[in-house]
Amino acid sequence: MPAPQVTTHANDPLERERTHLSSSRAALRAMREDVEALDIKDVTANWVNAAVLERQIEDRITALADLAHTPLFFGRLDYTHAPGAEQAEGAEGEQFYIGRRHVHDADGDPMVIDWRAPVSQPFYRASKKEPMDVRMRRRFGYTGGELTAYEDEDLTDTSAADQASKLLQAEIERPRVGPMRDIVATIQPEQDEIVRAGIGGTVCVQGAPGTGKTAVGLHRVAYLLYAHRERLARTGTLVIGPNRSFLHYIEQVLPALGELNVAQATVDDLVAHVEVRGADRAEAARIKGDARMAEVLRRAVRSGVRMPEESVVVVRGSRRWRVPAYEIEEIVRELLGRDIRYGAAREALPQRIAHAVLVRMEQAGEAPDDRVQDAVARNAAVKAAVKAVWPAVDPVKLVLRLLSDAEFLAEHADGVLSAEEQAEILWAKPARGVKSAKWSAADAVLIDEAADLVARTPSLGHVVLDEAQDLSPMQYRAVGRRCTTGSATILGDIAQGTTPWATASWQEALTHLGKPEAAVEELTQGFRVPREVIAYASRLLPAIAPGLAEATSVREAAGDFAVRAVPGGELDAAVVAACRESLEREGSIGLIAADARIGVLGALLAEAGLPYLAPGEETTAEARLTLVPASLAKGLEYDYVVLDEPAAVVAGEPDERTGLRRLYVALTRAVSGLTVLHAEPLPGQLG
Ligand SMILES: Nc1ncnc2c1ncn2[C@@H]1O[C@H](COP(=O)(O)OP(=O)(O)OP(=O)(O)O)[C@@H](O)[C@H]1O
Repeated sequence: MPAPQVTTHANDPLERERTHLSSSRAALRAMREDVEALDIKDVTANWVNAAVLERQIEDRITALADLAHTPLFFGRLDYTHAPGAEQAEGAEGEQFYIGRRHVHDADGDPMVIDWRAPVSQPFYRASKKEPMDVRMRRRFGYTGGELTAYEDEDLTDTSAADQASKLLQAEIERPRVGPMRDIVATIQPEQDEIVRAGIGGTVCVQGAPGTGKTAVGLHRVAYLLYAHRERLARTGTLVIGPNRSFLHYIEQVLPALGELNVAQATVDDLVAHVEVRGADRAEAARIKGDARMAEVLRRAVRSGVRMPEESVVVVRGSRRWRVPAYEIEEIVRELLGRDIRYGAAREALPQRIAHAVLVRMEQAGEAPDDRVQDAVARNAAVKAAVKAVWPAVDPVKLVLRLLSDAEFLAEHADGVLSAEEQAEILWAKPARGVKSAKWSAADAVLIDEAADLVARTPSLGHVVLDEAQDLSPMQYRAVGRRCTTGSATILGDIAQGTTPWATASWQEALTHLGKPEAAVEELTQGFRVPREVIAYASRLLPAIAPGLAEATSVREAAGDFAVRAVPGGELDAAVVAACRESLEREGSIGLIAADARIGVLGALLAEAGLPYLAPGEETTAEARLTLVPASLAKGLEYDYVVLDEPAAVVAGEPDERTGLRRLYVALTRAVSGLTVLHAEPLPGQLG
């Protein structure tokens, strides 16, 4: 007979769930110990294989770690019938615990199901209207790793409407500290549709600030890696973000979901053919980023091709074989007409000339084989002919010449760029060499395009592009050629476009990307910004993105919101005081200011004895204040934001629309509260 107390526990549902949690943890530990005990010495004698295997085992051990503060499961589904079973009478219902990873017991029976598995899907999608054969959905609440609460939804009870979940609400409203977290426990139905969209298609998501675009993109990668692990292990996945700070901010999410092998890069990283040390004027950068540059480059790359003037004479032993110029010309014209890379054609040319020689040998009664053809192709006379008619192209040198040599540029930009546009992109002082040239970020993209014209850029299996609205057409092309044979997830918000070349429509962007058929989805439910704050920021929408819908806010907490005018001489002191005030609250604080104000504000904070971080540096319980230049605020969020002088943020950009968009980004970073401080008048659109 069990002791009475134990009986009580066994009847207490919360206690039963806790028991399941501790046995799942024990099972996970056993799974990890099994992997740790693997001895690969007997499996493979080859050290390369051994190293690969060892790495896989290490990854697996890391993936099986039991993280104290991430609950092993966060939900439970009670099916009406066993999934897959005929929905016939008598088919028994089953219970599944939904968590971050799969955990099974010693017999191989599942204790926790991976959130990405098909059986888990109803956890995110089932509703009373469409229960997906689920009788009950249970959500679990945790406090510091302890299971402390649960909440049930009876999906069969159609008498009452779907109810908002308190645990879900609490999770959404939890204060933010440290880097971005995963949202597996609370993915919303419209987000889940994007997360689980098939790998074959490219998806583009337009979403107002805080609607979860970044979160959705990262969970989609995790989902795709689960559903197509082998394919993507072969072809690779890549997440592209706007800058380093942003990448630092998001870099923990995928490892927390057990995915360790996803590369992250900025667009600049992708095209790092040269060291970028220069900057373009806005207009020059806009022209260099224009898709017409692709045509200029295409012409320039092929411009060295010359029709042969002399025949090629190959001497083999006592015999001489002559291929006349007109025949080589035919080959060259045919290669020019074909849709192959410049470099591939250059490799094909000697073989084609050699083939012409072989035909003559055969006509003369010889019986040459493939080896003879290879030898002829490597013959000095053939090599010299190839060099003369189809010279090698170095993409870096080619772009250097285009930007330095007015005549060369004019020749290839004729009819494509106007004379003024050509003058705009030419370097005032021609560079002396590849090393000394002051390459700009846009130049590196041109080099990447040229490099791809010469040799095909390898394509990945899936690419996620975040803050996509800011890319130039040429940058879209650079990203697009990295997923020609794969698919992409494109995330962005037209209203947050802050480059002079920011895209005006997703259709246009997708065309440059090479995926014009992609579906465009819109997310409008905001998870970050409090209602009053998003309403205030949205006053800018008619000026910065007419036609875009204002985001709603799912946050119930009203949030703190204040706009304070202060006399000119008192702004600095007011900003420091507002930071101090915010630091009395829980969570992270961001002081956002025009880039030009950062130096002054940094000194002020130091003087006031307030330690602060740079964006992307991890906030901790001790260091919670980040000083954020407006240009780096995109994609980031803080519990409390103090926004310094909006007029200066607007004035920091080359034109008003870009300035207002930058301000819109700055105004939409707050999770719990925003204090706007200004000495100058606020932009009229906010009035
Ligand atoms: N379903 C969800 N449950 C809980 N939190 C969520 C959910 N979706 C998004 N969030 C949270 O809302 C915040 C904003 O999400 P995210 O940064 O992905 O938005 P975004 O659309 O990329 O914003 P921005 O346009 O500003 O870059 C994050 O803290 C994210 O974790």
